Amino acid sequence: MAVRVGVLGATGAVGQRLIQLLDPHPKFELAALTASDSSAGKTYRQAAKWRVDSPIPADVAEMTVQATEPDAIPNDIDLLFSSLPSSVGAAVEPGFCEAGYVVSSNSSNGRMDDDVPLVIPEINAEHLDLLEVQRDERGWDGALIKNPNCSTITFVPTLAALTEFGLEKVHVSTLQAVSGAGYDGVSSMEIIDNAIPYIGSEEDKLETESRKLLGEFDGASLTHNDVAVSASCNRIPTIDGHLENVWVETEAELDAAAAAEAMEAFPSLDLHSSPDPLIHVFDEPDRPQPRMDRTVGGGMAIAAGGMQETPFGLQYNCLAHNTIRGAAGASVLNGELLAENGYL
Ligand SMILES: NC(=O)C1=CN([C@@H]2O[C@H](COP(=O)(O)OP(=O)(O)OC[C@H]3O[C@@H](n4cnc5c(N)ncnc54)[C@H](OP(=O)(O)O)[C@@H]3O)[C@@H](O)[C@H]2O)C=CC1
Ligand SMILES: N[C@@H](CC(=O)OP(=O)(O)O)C(=O)O
Repeated sequence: MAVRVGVLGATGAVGQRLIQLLDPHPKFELAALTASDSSAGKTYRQAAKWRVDSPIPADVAEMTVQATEPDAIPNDIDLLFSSLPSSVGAAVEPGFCEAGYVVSSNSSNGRMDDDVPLVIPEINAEHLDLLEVQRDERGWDGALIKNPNCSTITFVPTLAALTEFGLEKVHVSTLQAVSGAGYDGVSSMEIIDNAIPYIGSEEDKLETESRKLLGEFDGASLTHNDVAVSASCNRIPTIDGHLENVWVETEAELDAAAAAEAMEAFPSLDLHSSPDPLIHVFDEPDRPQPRMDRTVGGGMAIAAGGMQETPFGLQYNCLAHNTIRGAAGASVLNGELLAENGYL
């Protein structure tokens, strides 16, 4: 039987990507869309300025957008995806969970809370059981799970593949696409012929979320990984696809061939949105590149390449599609994990 799903913040950039992924999904049936009060009551076609690179699905276009309140949506919804601004997510997501809804959220609020699982299913699916702790502590019938920031999602799978060598220090420098800031986030006059070496709060997210994702859950609490992570974040004039340069220092000796082999061999999962391979390793030294490689694995794979030994450890480059693997696709994959593990 299909899982009935809804999208909170359905008219936004990530909301539109969610609809693009959910409409053809074999297990999820789209049954509710919400947005701000100014969109509520309109058809989705009227409310959303559709900007995704495929036509607006005809059945979705005629759905009525609801207010983002638990009472406004049908109570037989099994799973909600949230792509609200983080301040709005912080205000409304707990109310949905209290009302019994399971929420797979892409918004940054609450990601670092001790009882909120922050999950990339191929990396730390076992953290999902933090939901038992969350339900005990918060008394919710529903549940809240988060996916990480788009730049965190890009490099953490490559680190996970290298943990067997003993991670000690990681330096990551990002080249982030403008879509990460939202459609109106960076003006053309700011970004054309330019690069901006600052993205508010982003460096802290990469440094803290990565350590939570690579942490150990013992059934009661989560210990964050003690690897030292230092990030430097930059906005560049690409549309989609975050490219990152990573330096990793390890306890055990790590050469370029061993790193490439470990990444290529890192397993994916038997879930609809998990690509096989999870990490696509390029031999060509000038890959991955955003325009050419952001759609590997349907936008859900991580592309990596350029491994080389340096005085600062092993260096490589990695890339992911920031609004698919980095946002909407990440939430959908977490929804598939919740369904697989009996949380719906
Ligand atoms: N853009 C990206 O690539 C990425 C974004 N994110 C995160 O995902 C979230 C969504 O981002 P994005 O899609 O770009 O944002 P947008 O601004 O494009 O969309 C925001 C959505 O939230 C709705 N909304 C805004 N205010 C309210 C409110 N007060 N009550 C209810 N609904 C409201 C909007 O509805 P309406 O149309 O009616 O205003 C819209 O549907 C953010 O937390 C962002 O940080 C994360 C990773 C990548
Ligand atoms: N800050 C990211 C996108 C984003 O919204 O991240 P978060 O999900 O952590 O709010 C970028 O600019 O590319």
